[in-house]
Amino acid sequence: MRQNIHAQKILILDFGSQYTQLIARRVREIGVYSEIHAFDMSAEDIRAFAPQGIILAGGPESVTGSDTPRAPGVVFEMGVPVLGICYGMQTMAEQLGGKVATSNHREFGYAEVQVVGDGQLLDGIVDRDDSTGRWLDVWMSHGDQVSAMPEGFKLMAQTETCPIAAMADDERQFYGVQFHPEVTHTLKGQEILERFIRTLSGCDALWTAENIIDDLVVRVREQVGSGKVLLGLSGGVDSSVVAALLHKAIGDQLTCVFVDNGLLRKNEGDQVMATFAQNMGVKVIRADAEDLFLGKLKGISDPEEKRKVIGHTFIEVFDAEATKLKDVHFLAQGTIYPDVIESAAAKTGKAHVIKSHHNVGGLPDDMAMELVEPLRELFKDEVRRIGVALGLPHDMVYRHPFPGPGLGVRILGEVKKEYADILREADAIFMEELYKSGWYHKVNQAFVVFLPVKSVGVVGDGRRYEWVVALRAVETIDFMTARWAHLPYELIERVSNRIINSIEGISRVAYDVSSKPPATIEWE
Ligand SMILES: Nc1ncnc2c1ncn2[C@@H]1O[C@H](COP(=O)(O)OP(=O)(O)OP(=O)(O)O)[C@@H](O)[C@H]1O
Ligand SMILES: O=c1[nH]c(=O)c2[nH+]cn([C@@H]3O[C@H](COP(=O)(O)O)[C@@H](O)[C@H]3O)c2[nH]1
Ligand SMILES: NC(=O)CC[C@H](N)C(=O)O
Ligand SMILES: [Mg+2]
Repeated sequence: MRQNIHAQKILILDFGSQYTQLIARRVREIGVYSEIHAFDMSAEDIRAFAPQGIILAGGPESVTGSDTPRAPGVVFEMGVPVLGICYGMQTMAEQLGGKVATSNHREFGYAEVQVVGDGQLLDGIVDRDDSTGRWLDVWMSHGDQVSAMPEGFKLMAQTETCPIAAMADDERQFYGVQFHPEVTHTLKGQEILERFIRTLSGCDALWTAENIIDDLVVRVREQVGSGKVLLGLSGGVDSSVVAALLHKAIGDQLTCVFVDNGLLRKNEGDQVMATFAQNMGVKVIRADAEDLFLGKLKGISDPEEKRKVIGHTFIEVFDAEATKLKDVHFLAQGTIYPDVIESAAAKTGKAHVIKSHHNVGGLPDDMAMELVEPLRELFKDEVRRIGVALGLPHDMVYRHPFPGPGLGVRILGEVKKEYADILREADAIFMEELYKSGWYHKVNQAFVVFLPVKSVGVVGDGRRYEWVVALRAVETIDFMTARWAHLPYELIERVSNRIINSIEGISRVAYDVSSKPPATIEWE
């Protein structure tokens, strides 16, 4: 029987903390569906969402200020358990009649809190239990703290500098922690969240890959009926998982278009066709558009200009393929939850445009297709798990991201076929050596960049005057910041030797040791 995996869910109210997404992921890891909403969500919407428990997250502001965010009153009137984390705890305290003060100890980082009493949230959860008491290793990040608890609350944990480090009203099931259970530095953090979600809020762990797939299949079928669906398939993680999912849900009502723009990695197109068309029986049209793309890119060397040209040409090719297929009413996309959250944040913020990311989202209105976005509620790790459960090859599901403009932004300046061909060979050698040495999965993204400058070398007894390439490998969690990967010298040496010895057009290999910021991951 199909489980209603959204029946039991946790609402997370966001006060602007950088950790709010992490809380949502932790809740999902525990097996329970959660959504993040802004702190000023209306009472009506909160009641309609019908959460089994509510988490008030952290935030950069101070509850002591008059014009700062508060939780909607309804949160404390619904009879469901509420957990306040940091700012969330502080606003809970203030709204229920307690006091918050700016302390002269700004605490940032590791702390040890002493657990006191027998509150439900922390009962039996402990890192160290000895003659000095029961202690938890936690991570703190705050300037304010609760100085007086509201009526009905009792103390759950304390430190020397933060006398009210956790508090609870077990009767009403209101809990507050000054530390951050969502970060891994809080060793028992996951256990504490699990206690809140599973035991205190009574949620079952229904959010599993198999249940998610069953649910998405039914929902896709409901949405599209007997209509035809078109999907842009890049071979990247998100669109591949959408392809596998839609194939399961609607079989040959799905047609995928794979655009070979001449800016792909070596054998990429053949791999996509082999995986999807041959092995999985998915209908995939391969649009050979190398000449078109390279033609349009001729003479253009400005990075932003190149991105725009590539984006527009994509739409052109895609549009042409869509028109050829008759009666397509739906366009599928691999939009995932962070995209949704980030674009909501982007609407309110004033972030600078550093690079305009390519997307098929800019398709012309007159295509009049309805969007199908089955992964909209999922984080990347969940997308990967359902990809594996759908039978996609592990290597495809766990591959590094590959940007839409592809090699177009990894060939600096003007893009030429000659350069792309050389780059593909060098990149293939780098990838092969990364896999062989076990480093592919230890870094989060790696590639080769083509530099259109010539350098002198000596190969055998001859002089070589050829191009330069740079190897790039980074470690990152969110791709917003990144550290250059400290690959072993022997590995870099092997890659460099193989590239220079086997590719005639390259005379020199460099290794990129720039972190982000101030550099970006891609070179353009
Ligand atoms: N070569 C291509 N052919 C067809 N569609 C493409 C191609 N490249 C990108 N797209 C479309 O653009 C969307 C956005 O690309 P993007 O690279 O962000 O995601 P992805 O390739 O699915 O996943 P990943 O983030 O792992 O690379 C893809 O989901 C896909 O629908
Ligand atoms: O789909 C994409 N279309 C793009 O236009 C694009 N530009 C950068 N990237 C990827 O985004 C991450 C961060 O890259 P940067 O540090 O270079 O901005 C890295 O993972 C980049 O590969 C893109 N992905
Ligand atoms: N991390 C937080 O939620 C911080 C809360 C509040 N801004 C403080 O400094 O105490
Ligand atoms: Mg991609």
